[in-house]
Amino acid sequence: MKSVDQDDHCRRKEVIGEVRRASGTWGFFRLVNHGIPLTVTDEIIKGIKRFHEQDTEIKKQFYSSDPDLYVSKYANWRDRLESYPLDIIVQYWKHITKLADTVIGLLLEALGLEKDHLKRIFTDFLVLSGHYYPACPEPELTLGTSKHSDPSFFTLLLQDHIGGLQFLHRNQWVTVKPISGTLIVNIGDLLQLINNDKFKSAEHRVLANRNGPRVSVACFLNTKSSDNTKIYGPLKEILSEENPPIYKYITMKEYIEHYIKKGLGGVSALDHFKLSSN
Ligand SMILES: O=C(O)CCC(=O)C(=O)O
Ligand SMILES: [Fe+2]
Repeated sequence: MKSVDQDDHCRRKEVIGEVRRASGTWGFFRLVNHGIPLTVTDEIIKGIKRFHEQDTEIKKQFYSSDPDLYVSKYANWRDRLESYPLDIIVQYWKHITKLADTVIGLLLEALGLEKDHLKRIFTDFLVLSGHYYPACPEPELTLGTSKHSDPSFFTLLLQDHIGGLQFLHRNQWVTVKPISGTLIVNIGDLLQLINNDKFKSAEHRVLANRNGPRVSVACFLNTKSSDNTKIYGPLKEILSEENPPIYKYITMKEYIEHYIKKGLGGVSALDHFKLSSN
């Protein structure tokens, strides 16, 4: 994707076309001219790397248990943290909240929905998660991150130069080449649910790697946790006789509980909420 913030109407149409095609076919697209300076993307990656390479004694105060660890069959070869005590996070955050807003607009336009929908659907709540994948001596025996789709509306993902991120496309794993400073936007389950499968969430995974460490930063656009009782389902305005609802209307609480119980790997958590599954 090229510049998305130009005022040029024709160019915007072109960009929306690209977003629509990529979101409907691949479930993800790359953002090139997103406005976040290279110094900021480089510094956040370096900052997260430094944080994880500190002494265990210092890191201990940030330990908590990962809900997936006791559910999934395999433990992921990575560490993750959601709140880093780093100044660079504050800077990155300012850029990413602005960018998330731009991406919401693009995705809604690509879906043919009015921008007014924005406030109603996206009670936006961004969560930043930083990942550190240590070099793995036997990468063929495990994964950095098991196959999954994100439970978010969408995710803004920044990765360093090591690589290993793969998306499932027509039953084949496709590697996303790391390109410095670019961001990947991947469609999450919640967006798939509300647009009734027009854009599908992207199944992805991260390979474990002998060359490491690898660092990535994911910003998930979720619903507000206080919105746990709000009902989400296929939007009425996109449904028709030819496009009947595929999913039940559910709360995020129900969805997240099922997502965690199911664990990473295996089938999509959304399948459980298909109307035909009953
Ligand atoms: O590390 C990555 O590149 C991807 C991580 C990821 O998919 C996730 O945390 O949901
Ligand atoms: Fe993910």
